[in-house]
Order: sequence, then C-alpha cells, then structure tokens
Amino acid sequence: MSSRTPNVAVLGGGSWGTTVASICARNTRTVLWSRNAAAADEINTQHTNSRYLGDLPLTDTLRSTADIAEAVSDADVLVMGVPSQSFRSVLQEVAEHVRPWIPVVSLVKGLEQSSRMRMTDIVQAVMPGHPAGVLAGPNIAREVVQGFAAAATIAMPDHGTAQMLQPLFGTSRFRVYTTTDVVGVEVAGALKNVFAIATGIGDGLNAGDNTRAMVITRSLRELAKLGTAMGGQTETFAGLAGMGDLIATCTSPHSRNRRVGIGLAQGKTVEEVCTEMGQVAEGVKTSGVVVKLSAELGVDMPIANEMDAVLNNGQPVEEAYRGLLRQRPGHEVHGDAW
Ligand SMILES: NC(=O)C1=CN([C@@H]2O[C@H](COP(=O)(O)OP(=O)(O)OC[C@H]3O[C@@H](n4cnc5c(N)ncnc54)[C@H](O)[C@@H]3O)[C@@H](O)[C@H]2O)C=CC1
Ligand SMILES: O=C(CO)COP(=O)(O)O
Repeated sequence: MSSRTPNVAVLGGGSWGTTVASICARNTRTVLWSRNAAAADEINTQHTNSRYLGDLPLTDTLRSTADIAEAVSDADVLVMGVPSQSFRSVLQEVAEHVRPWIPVVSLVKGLEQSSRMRMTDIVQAVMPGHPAGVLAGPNIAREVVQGFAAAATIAMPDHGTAQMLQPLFGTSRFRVYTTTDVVGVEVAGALKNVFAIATGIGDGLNAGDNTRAMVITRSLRELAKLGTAMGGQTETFAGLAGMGDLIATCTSPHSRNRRVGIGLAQGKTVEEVCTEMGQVAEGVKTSGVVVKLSAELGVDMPIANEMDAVLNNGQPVEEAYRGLLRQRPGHEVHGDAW
C-alpha cells in the first residue's frame, strides 16, 4: 500500500454501519453502501441518517451510494455492517468487484443460522485469501455518534494488519485496541445478545438489581465456556468484546436485544417486538445456533437453553426463570450447572 491512507468501503447503512463509516470518514476517504437510495442521498446532502440515528450529525466528508460495485471498486479495506443473516448474500454480490486480498472487517454480532458459521468463516468461504477480522466492543451506536468516550477491539489473524487498521477506526474518544483472537471477539459479540434478551426478561418482570447482576455474571461464564470451546482465548471474555459488551447490552435502554426481552415479559410476541423496533436484534436468531453448538461441543449453557425455549419453542417467560431456579447450584467456578 502507498503512503496515502487506505480507502474504506462500508456495506450496510443501518445504525452501526453508518456510525463506523462516519468515524472512518474522519480518518480517510470512506464510502458507505446503503441499499436504500433515498438514505444514501440524505447522507450525502443532509449528513444525517434519520431512520436509524435521528438528527445526529455525521462526518460531512462521508459519501454514500446505493451502487454496491461503485462503493467497493476503489476500496483498500472492506467493512461489513449488514446483519448476520444477510452477510453471505451481500458478500457474494460484491466479491467480483473487490480488489484482491484486501482485508475484510466484520462489524456483525451474530452467527449464520443455516450453517452455524461465524462471519469471518463466511468471508473465508466466499472470498478465500482475504484476511478476515472483526471490530467489536461495548458500542451502542448513538452514543458513539454523539462522541461519548467508548472503546472497541479490532481482531485480525495477523497483528500487523490489526495495527494497520487501528487508526482508521479510532478517534480521540473512540479507543480501538488490537488483538489476534478473532474467534474470541467474534463469539463474544454474538453470544452477548442472547444473554441481553435474558436480562431484558428479568427487567421486564421487575425482578430487580440482584437478579440482573446474577444473570449477567452467570451469562459471562456461559459465554466464556462456549467461546473457549470454540477456540477463543479466556482473557478475551474478560475484555471489551466480552464482559464490556455484555454489560453495555444487558443494561442499556438502547439495546435492541434487551428490549426484545422486556417486550416478551410484557406479553408481546418476538415478531411483535421486532416489527415495532424495525431494527435487527441478532440474539433472536443466534439463540438457536448457540444451543446447537453447545450441545455439539458438550458445553452446558442453562441460560442460553432457556432463551432458546422461550424464543423458539413458545415457553412462557416466567417458566424460563423458574426453570433456572430449579437447578441446584454447584461449584461457582468449576461446576457445570449454572
Ligand atoms: N447498533 C449498534 O449499536 C451495534 C450493532 N452492531 C452489529 O452490527 C450489525 C448491523 O446492525 P445495525 O446496523 O445495528 O442494524 P440495523 O437494523 O440498524 O440496520 C441494518 C441495516 O442492514 C441493511 N440490510 C439488511 N439486510 C440487507 C441486505 N440483504 N442487503 C443490504 N442491506 C441489508 C438494512 O437495510 C439496514 O440498513 C449487527 O450484527 C449488530 O449486532 C454492532 C455494534 C453496535
Ligand atoms: O452491540 C451492541 C452494543 O455493543 C448493540 O446491541 P443491540 O443490538 O442489542 O442494540
């Protein structure tokens, strides 16, 4: 790469794709692909994305297009910000237009339902040879756009690539750390959404602060057990992408996943809550994938199992908490039961 800063293309004009593109545009030439031409036009002329981020101002040098080939043709770095279940099809659509071997950074916190694959595995399958990594952390989009201090970690298989990408995503108030633990960061980001739904149910049932702390703490343990069984490093789960994001998502009034849990506790169906929100809550679809993976890998995940029962098998929310309380607590650190 020459001495000029790399060109970035971000695919996906929702809350987080827009936010990350706005940050990158402060640091280098950045194009955001939105499938909605009116939204792209609004970003170019008004410097807002009102559907997802209200009137919060975006970086005025950010350029947006609804033409996916145009968005990526000059890109030195490809950033994927479409939800997990659309990730493969968008990548397939764009693959022939992308320069050879440029790095691909996923912003996505979900697992593919049909294949149970992580997003970086999908990159390897669709665009073999491209270095694939992930940016994740406690990053509620609107708070990041507003410029409140926050941090994330960028994981790439090669540390030099992570260090090369770091300045593209960071600002003085958005601190980007580096790691090579792609699996750990990616799994942590996907799993925390399932546990945010569990916390939301407790909050919606007015179960109180002790219950919330119990669910978050035991969720971290489940997350770390499955994450390490899948190849992630233990320390990652105590970091920004693990504990950090679990805390943010399980406690934020802005979290879509937590709001799903609250809605369920209020007697709404998953479909009703998701339609009302009009934004993705990845944990709904990730829940079923997680229980299948945990069964395959022999990892006991009682909270995730209860969420799968509620979200996919019609179990009433009150039963989910009662089901957990019926279990006898074992050794806090070495026990299998929750
Ligand atoms: N919003 C947030 O605070 C954060 C979100 N994330 C993750 O980022 C990913 C994207 O989420 P958000 O931007 O928040 O979702 P969103 O619901 O705000 O927006 C999703 C965007 O993807 C587009 N999209 C969906 N399917 C598409 C397809 N087939 N082709 C083209 N575009 C498509 C939608 O039109 C929409 O613009 C998710 O995995 C989420 O977990 C990660 C960190 C923070
Ligand atoms: O990933 C997020 C914060 O880090 C956003 O969480 P939600 O998708 O639940 O809004």
